[in-house]
Amino acid sequence: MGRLQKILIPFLGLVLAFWFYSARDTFKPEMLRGKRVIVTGASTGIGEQMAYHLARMGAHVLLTARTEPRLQSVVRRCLELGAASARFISGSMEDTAFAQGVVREAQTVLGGLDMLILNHVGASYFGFFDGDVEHVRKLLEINFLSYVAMATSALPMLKESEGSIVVVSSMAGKVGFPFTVPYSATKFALDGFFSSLRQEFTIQNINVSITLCILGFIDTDRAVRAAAEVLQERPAPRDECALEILKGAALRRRELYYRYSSTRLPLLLRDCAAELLDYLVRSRYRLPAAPAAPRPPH
Ligand SMILES: NC(=O)C1=CN([C@@H]2O[C@H](COP(=O)(O)OP(=O)(O)OC[C@H]3O[C@@H](n4cnc5c(N)ncnc54)[C@H](OP(=O)(O)O)[C@@H]3O)[C@@H](O)[C@H]2O)C=CC1
Ligand SMILES: CC(C)CCC[C@@H](C)[C@H]1CC[C@H]2[C@@H]3C(=O)C=C4C[C@@H](O)CC[C@]4(C)[C@H]3CC[C@]12C
Repeated sequence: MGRLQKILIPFLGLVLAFWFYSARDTFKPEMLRGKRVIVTGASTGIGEQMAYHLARMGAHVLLTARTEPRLQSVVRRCLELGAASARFISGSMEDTAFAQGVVREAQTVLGGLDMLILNHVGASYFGFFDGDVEHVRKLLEINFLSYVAMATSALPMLKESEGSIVVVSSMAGKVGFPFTVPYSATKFALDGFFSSLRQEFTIQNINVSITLCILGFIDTDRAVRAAAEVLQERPAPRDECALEILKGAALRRRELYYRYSSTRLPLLLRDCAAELLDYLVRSRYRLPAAPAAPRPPH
């Protein structure tokens, strides 16, 4: 019996490992050919790179952000790269009516929607929490409520196409990081909303996938300008990051981690050694020496 167990258990382990890895399908760029995709925050950074990858794969892209001249040049480049079609609408995600209007535009000009990529973020500061509650409220509107509004308006079209919602989040939406208090709150909120919604979709047999993307430090202009001096962490390339998001979305993954070594691996500590993880996070920061405590009088 003992010997049988010694052979049987590793054998079962191998069978399970083989099944797990072989069952994971592989990405092919054709999966996104002809798909109708909205990308928010597409004027710069990761959103811009996702637009270019989608264009190369032959998708129809509808791009949005506030800065019209930037969007015009991204659309032009998408058409050069082979997009089936490329358009933009400019406006601010502070305005829920605008967010819903972007989704309506997909219905009008594309006749439906296969993928909604929610990626934009409002500007915030990288520093100690400054006590500005209005800023937290505004950031929740831009980074969270507009995501909720867009996903809700897009749901009828996505149900029809059995499409996908992609939510771009961050390590700062899974663990507490210093210097990102308001931002982090908005990213944790996204996890709560979309992970609960995914559960309900499963119960109701709604075949719309939700992919939550957990990103580490990425080399976009704004992030590097804000944080490169303080962080002892090399930022990962935005174009590779954008492609990994699209692969995860096309494969209908529930969560996606980029890069693995600075996201998935540290997160393994979260439930069993939270204080150690907090310490490791703090150790990635070059912090100014804390001001010396006043000396007690002799
Ligand atoms: N870079 C990083 O290190 C990390 C990034 N992420 C996530 O990746 C995503 C993309 O980030 P990244 O590419 O670095 O960001 P960028 O700052 O480069 O891009 C942000 C985009 O959002 C748009 N935007 C900003 N404010 C508004 C607004 N009020 N209404 C509508 N659009 C707005 C910007 O365009 P415009 O100003 O023209 O409106 C821009 O297109 C975000 O969700 C971010 O949280 C996650 C982890 C790390
Ligand atoms: C456990 C560690 C090894 C992982 C370290 C990863 C750290 C360095 C990563 C994880 C999340 C990242 C922040 C983020 O999500 C988005 C932004 C917004 C941008 O405008 C300014 C930069 C900022 C604050 C990123 C800074 C770098 C962070 C803290």
